[in-house]
Amino acid sequence: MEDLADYRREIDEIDSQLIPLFERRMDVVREVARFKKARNMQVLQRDRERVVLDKAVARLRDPGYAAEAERFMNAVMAISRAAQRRDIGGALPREAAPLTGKVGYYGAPGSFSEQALADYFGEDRERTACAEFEDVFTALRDGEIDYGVLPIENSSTGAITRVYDLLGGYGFFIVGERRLRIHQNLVGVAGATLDTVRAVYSHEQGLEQSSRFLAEHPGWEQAVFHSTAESARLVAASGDPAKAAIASERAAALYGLEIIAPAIENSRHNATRFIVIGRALAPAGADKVSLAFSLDNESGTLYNTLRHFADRRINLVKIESRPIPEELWSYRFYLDFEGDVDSDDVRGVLAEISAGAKDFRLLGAYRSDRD
Ligand SMILES: O=C(O)C(=O)C[C@]1(C(=O)O)C=C[C@@H](O)C=C1
Repeated sequence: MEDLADYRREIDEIDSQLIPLFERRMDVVREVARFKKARNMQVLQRDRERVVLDKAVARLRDPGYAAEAERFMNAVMAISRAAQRRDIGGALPREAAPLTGKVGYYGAPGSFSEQALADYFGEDRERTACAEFEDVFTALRDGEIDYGVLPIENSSTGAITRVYDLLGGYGFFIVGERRLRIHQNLVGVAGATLDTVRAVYSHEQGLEQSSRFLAEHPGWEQAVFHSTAESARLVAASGDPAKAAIASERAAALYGLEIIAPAIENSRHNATRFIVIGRALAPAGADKVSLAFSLDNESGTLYNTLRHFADRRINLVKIESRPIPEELWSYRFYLDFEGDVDSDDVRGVLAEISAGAKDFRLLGAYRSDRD
């Protein structure tokens, strides 16, 4: 067996080739930053990164190193992106102010998302309903809408995890948020009462947020439907006093339904936070930043990421973790924190996190909606 010193000499020799190559690569990466800055392009180029990873794996002599080669190139590209962000500085692609154009929202006319849209953009804004969460994302991708409005978290039931997963998957930005007090109501056709109702339709959020009221009526069938507004529409179309929906007052009025029981939500403080998504970052003036990343499943990686916020006295307001289905027991973290994306501290923290994490993405910078 060779001596440890011999192995280390060999590693030194390899590194003596690796580091000059790394330096050459970084020089080119910084040229690319100039190119991107001139064309207002995003730093992260997900498709290109996939190509780089595939090529790295294809070049291996021993395919047993595929996962390690991917991690190695992921780390290299994270370092490239951090350097490019430093170089590009404030030149992130931004929306023009004010936010004009057509807006898509989750649900149907009368949904809480439509209410949030009307609050944010005004009642007169041209809008289109999207039946499923993902429909908002695909409409934005296909240029059918300029912005989308969806719920992201409820004060009683927590994160709307599907929306987090879609945000992670599509490359869009959060450009704004709206918080709404949510009153759920049991609504039905004229003549429907607590005694005639046999089945209650709503989005699972509507049912969940009203679970205590529903528990008082154990004989009722609970049917999960697309959205609270779609449920109201269904009940109105049925004309059946045995069917009721859990929906907003706005939806009841729109579909000509009566309120059988008002404000049936479990918590007096029931509120939902909605996000406005767009294809580029919001105009300047944001005071809240959202980002996403994943980490190696090793001791201290989360601590080493979060400590940058404490070191810079930045207030972290929310953290959510979601499983990455392709990687067993791996998680993507979603963070919201207070700060101006153009400030030195926020730029610094973004550079520190993107250098240490995998799949780093700036999800948005926007004006927070405070109570
Ligand atoms: O190809 C680019 O756009 C680059 O900036 C280079 C590079 C890389 O390091 O290979 C860096 C960041 C991008 O997300 C993709 C690839």
